[in-house]
Amino acid sequence: MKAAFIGTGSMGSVLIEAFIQSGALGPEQIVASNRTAAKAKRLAERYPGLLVAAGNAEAAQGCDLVFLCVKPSDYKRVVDEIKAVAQPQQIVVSITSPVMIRHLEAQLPCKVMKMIPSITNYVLGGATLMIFGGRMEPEDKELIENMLSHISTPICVTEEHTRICSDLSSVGPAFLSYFIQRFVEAAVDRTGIPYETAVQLASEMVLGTGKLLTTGGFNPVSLQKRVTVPGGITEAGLELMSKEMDGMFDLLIRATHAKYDEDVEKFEAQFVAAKE
Ligand SMILES: NC(=O)C1=CN([C@@H]2O[C@H](COP(=O)(O)OP(=O)(O)OC[C@H]3O[C@@H](n4cnc5c(N)ncnc54)[C@H](OP(=O)(O)O)[C@@H]3O)[C@@H](O)[C@H]2O)C=CC1
Ligand SMILES: O=C(O)[C@@H]1CCC=N1
Repeated sequence: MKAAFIGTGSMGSVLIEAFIQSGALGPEQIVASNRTAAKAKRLAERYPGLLVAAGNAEAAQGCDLVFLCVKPSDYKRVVDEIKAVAQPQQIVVSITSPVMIRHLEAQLPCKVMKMIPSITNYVLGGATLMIFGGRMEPEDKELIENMLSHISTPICVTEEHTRICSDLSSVGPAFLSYFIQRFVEAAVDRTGIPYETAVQLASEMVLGTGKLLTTGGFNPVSLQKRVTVPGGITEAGLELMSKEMDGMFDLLIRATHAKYDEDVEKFEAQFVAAKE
């Protein structure tokens, strides 16, 4: 099997490295292309056998899987370039939420799906979202799920829920890191504890909490209950958070969805209106 990665920026390179590190793909199974070629060349230096193509069409040609790892605003150019070499048996995997499967299917003869990764895949953890298009056969879905299970827990979602699932899975690491940053800064400012100690404690806490919530038999509510001593310290903190953060997450989801709607509109104006 051969896989092309078009776009080797942040997520393209995370995926390539994770697939190689996990053994899902060998470097010799990968062809990469990137607008700034030096980025793809760095990967080839690090992973001998990985091929750098001169352009996107050269990368896609003859590959079983073609991962599109560019931003929505760059899709038009990439799709125009690979169209001439695209074949019905190829699986095109788009990693961005605002680009709809139906729009790619309208332009390419290939099987199409969306796969939304997460930075957590870099350490072979977290989830990947799978949204399959109508041309994907059961054996294609099995192949993808098997590949993704090397780097993550693959989870099937509907296209309608891609944004919210991506908020939780892919944007979540940034939100949670912001929470940790503010918690740590307050701890350092108020008590003088060394910054590094505070970060280490908070990070180990997140790792352990993740394990409790995934394999430890807890859910968010039961875990709070287990930690909270009635009338104790946790209860005092949770009461304050409940009051101060009331409505905050609803606003957060509204903000990410407003930006998403804007991106969908921009993409459709540029990509769809020009072609359909
Ligand atoms: N960052 C994350 O955690 C996640 C990101 N995503 C999605 O992934 C997509 C990419 O994000 P990210 O990797 O962070 O972005 P980056 O900007 O880091 O990477 C995009 C890459 O695409 C390359 N590129 C642009 N145009 C072309 C072209 N015509 N041909 C070849 N390569 C091209 C860029 O090249 P150049 O070097 O010239 O800039 C760049 O390396 C986004 O839509 C994002 O929403 C999804 C899940 C998680
Ligand atoms: O910030 C972004 O737009 C992307 C989407 C998922 C993670 N990062």
